[in-house]
Amino acid sequence: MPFELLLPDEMAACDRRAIATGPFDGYQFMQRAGAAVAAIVLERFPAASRVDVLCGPGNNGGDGYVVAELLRRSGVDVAVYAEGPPRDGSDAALAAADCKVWPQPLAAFAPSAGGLVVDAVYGAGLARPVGGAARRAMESVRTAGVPVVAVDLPSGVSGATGEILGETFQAAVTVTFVRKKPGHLLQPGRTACGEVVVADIGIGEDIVAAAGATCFENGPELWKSRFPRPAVDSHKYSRGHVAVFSGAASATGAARLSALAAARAGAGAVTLLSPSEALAANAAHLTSIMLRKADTREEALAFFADRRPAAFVYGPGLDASAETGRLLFELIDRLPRPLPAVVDASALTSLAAEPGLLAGPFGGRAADLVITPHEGEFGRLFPDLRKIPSKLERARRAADRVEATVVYKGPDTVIAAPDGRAAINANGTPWLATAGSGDVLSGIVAGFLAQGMPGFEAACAGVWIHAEAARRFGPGLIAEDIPGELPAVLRDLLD
Ligand SMILES: NC(=O)C1=CN([C@@H]2O[C@H](COP(=O)(O)OP(=O)(O)OC[C@H]3O[C@@H](n4cnc5c(N)ncnc54)[C@H](OP(=O)(O)O)[C@@H]3O)[C@@H](O)[C@H]2O)[C@@H](O)CC1
Ligand SMILES: [K+]
Repeated sequence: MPFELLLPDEMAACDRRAIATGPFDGYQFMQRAGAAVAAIVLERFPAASRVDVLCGPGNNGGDGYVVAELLRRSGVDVAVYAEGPPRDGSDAALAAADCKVWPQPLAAFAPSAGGLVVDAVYGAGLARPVGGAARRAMESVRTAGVPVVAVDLPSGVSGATGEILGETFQAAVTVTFVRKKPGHLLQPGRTACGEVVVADIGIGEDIVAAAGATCFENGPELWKSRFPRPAVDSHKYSRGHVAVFSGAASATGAARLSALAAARAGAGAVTLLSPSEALAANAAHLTSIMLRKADTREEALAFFADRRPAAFVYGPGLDASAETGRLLFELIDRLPRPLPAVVDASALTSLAAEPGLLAGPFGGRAADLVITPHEGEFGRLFPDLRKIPSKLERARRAADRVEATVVYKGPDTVIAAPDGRAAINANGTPWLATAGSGDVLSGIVAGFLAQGMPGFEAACAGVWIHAEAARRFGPGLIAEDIPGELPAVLRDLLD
């Protein structure tokens, strides 16, 4: 599978399997890793007056000794500062023995203006918060503003969770090996990494596949094969009909944003179900979107029986009362057939008031349920999961609990499926932090669901495409702009 993100234990399993099957041994992989880092240093920082390589006691430090020796041979003015010697018999000890740059204690390190730091203190083996000389080195480098190239991960960043344990370096470039790790994409790790370069060190695709990774970087390769293309003989309803529930007269915009986005995402028809008091407001702003009065659960159910939409959106612009949650539950319970749905915004808060509604059976009754909480909504829905440090793990637990695809929004949106798959999104842009952009996302996902995409793929595609549209628009973006950017993004995907 493409775009796998390897957890540290999956990476270690790849490493062991690769060494066992040959032809390279552990020290040769280390030499290849160090060579990849040295090449980046020479390419990106040719004018650095000197390079200080900071080496920890494990194999991350081993990579550092390889880098130092290669830079020395290239004529670079290089120094090594070590936090203790490598363990006897380790690959790192071999690398230290082959390095002709005499190590000084890490405590003696001070950054030099015009220089570069190579951070090879801790990588995948980070085991506890960083302290002592390593922490002081991080603080002095930060203050001096000297650029840093990190080996595998900036020391202090957890590869599994993206958390910073104690302190870290702010890297300009992070060179990792074989595949990215979740910590390269989850915040705050992602920011600390700077640019991430993945180096091939000769661990084969078959070995990566055998690791059985279930977490991926979100991107078209993950869902393109399930992406809807209208058939030549499509008609508007066969392309998928989306229903969107509108809020009251004073809160109709959110549902209209969602409806327009569903249509732009390719749904053949979109109907707004509106309370009668909001019909005039909605009618004044709609052209291709259909409008239907639905004041009661019975009227909504009659619409579902009669017009048979393929998916619906429930949440944008609704109020957050417990009644909103109960209505959704009764609707899902009494639908003529299970339907894919996106539940968002206030509806999520309303469900938090009655957690029982969101327990397993709720998801089980929807064909493909996608919920899209941001941090605050997630915390209200799953208060007991808040203490889990990994956003990836929190999303996975939530998806398992509600038997739904969870889109856990933020600058590092995580999409988790109830079958254990997860994706981390990395093409977001700060311009997306604008009112109504979540309503647009719900509509896009529903548009894909209505065209037959499964929940996880529809959610991943929706998140990536939504961010891509916002990125292309750039400064000044408001939610209304996103649907209009979708055709260009879709055209590039379908070409
Ligand atoms: N996998 C691969 O394919 C390849 C991997 N390669 C490289 O190996 C790296 C992983 O090496 P690794 O397993 O030796 O772990 P590493 O990050 O050096 O740290 C372990 C040491 O640090 C110590 N320590 C930890 N935290 C600490 C703290 N806060 N404060 C103080 N000490 C702390 C810890 O001490 P201990 O917990 O044992 O007391 C132990 O001594 C990986 O990131 C990559 O760069 C490449 O060579 C190519 C192929
Ligand atoms: K490091």
